Amino acid sequence: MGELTPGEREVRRGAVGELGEALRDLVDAAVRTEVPLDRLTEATGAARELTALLSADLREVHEIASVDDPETGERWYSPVYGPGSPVAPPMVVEDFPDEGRCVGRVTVPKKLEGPPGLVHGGVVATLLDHVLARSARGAGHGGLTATLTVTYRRPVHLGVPLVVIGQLVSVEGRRATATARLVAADDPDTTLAEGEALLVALRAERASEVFARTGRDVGAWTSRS
Ligand SMILES: CCCCC/C=C\C/C=C\C/C=C\C/C=C\CCCC(=O)SCCNC(=O)CCNC(=O)[C@H](O)C(C)(C)COP(=O)(O)OP(=O)(O)OC[C@H]1O[C@@H](n2cnc3c(N)ncnc32)[C@H](O)[C@@H]1OP(=O)(O)O
Repeated sequence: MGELTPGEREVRRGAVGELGEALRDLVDAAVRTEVPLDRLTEATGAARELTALLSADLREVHEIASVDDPETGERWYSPVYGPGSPVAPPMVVEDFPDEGRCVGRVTVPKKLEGPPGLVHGGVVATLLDHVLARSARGAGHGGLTATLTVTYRRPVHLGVPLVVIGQLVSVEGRRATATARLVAADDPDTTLAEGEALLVALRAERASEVFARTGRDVGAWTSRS
C-alpha cells in the first residue's frame, strides 16, 4: 500500500485499532480456553482462514506500516502500546515532555504471564524500557537503549491496574539517562519494580545505515541537534 493522505490514515488507524482489539480478545480466549478438542480443531481452521484473508497484501519485514509515523515514532503495531498489536498488553501512555516524564497505564493480561498469576519478568522489563526511552524521546533526546537495569522488588500481579512512570534524569551529548518505577494504581507508594537506562542517540549517518532496509527517513532514534 502507498502513502495515505492524513484523512485516509486516520480512518485506517481506527480500523487497525478495532482489529487489534478483536485479536487481543481472541488471544486472551486462546490462552484461557478449556473447550473440548473438536472445538479447538474448529478454531484452528477458522484462524487459518483469517490468516489467509489478511495475507492478501503483506508488508516485507522491514517495511513501515502505512498507519505509522516514522518521524515522530508513532507505531501502531508496537508490542508495548500498539493499538493494532495482538501481543501488546497494550499500555496507554501520556507524555509530559516539558517535565521529561511519561506515565503509562496498563493491566497485564493472561497471555503475558510468567510465574502463575504474575507478570513475566521480561514483560516488566519491556514496560520499564518503554517509558524510560519515551521520557527521553518526549524531551527531544531520542535514542536506543544501551543499558537497562531492572530491580524486581515485589511480585507484579496479572489483571491489576498498573502505573509505569518514566523520568528523564540527565543528558550529556548523545547520552541520556532515565529512571522508571512500576506501581499498582491503588498503592502508588509501594514500588513493585524500578528501572534505570542509558539511552544513546544514533549519529545521523549511523541511523541511515541502521534503518536503510526500511526505505524511509526514520528520525525518532537520532540526535536532533
Ligand atoms: C500509536 C498511537 C499512540 C501514539 C503514540 C505516540 C508516540 C509514541 C512515540 C514514541 C514512543 C517512544 C519511544 C520509546 C520506544 C521504544 C523504546 C524501545 C527502545 C529499544 O528497544 S532500543 C533497541 C535495543 N537497543 C539497541 O538495539 C542498541 C544497540 N546498540 C547500539 O546500536 C550501539 O551500541 C549504541 C547506539 C547504543 C551506541 O553506539 P555508538 O556507535 O553510537 O556508540 P559510541 O561508541 O559512539 O558511544 C556514544 C556514547 O555513548 C556511550 N556508550 C555507548 N554504549 C554505552 C554503554 N553500554 N555503557 C556506557 N556508555 C555507553 C559512549 O561511551 C559514548 O559516550 P561519549 O560520547 O561521552 O564518549
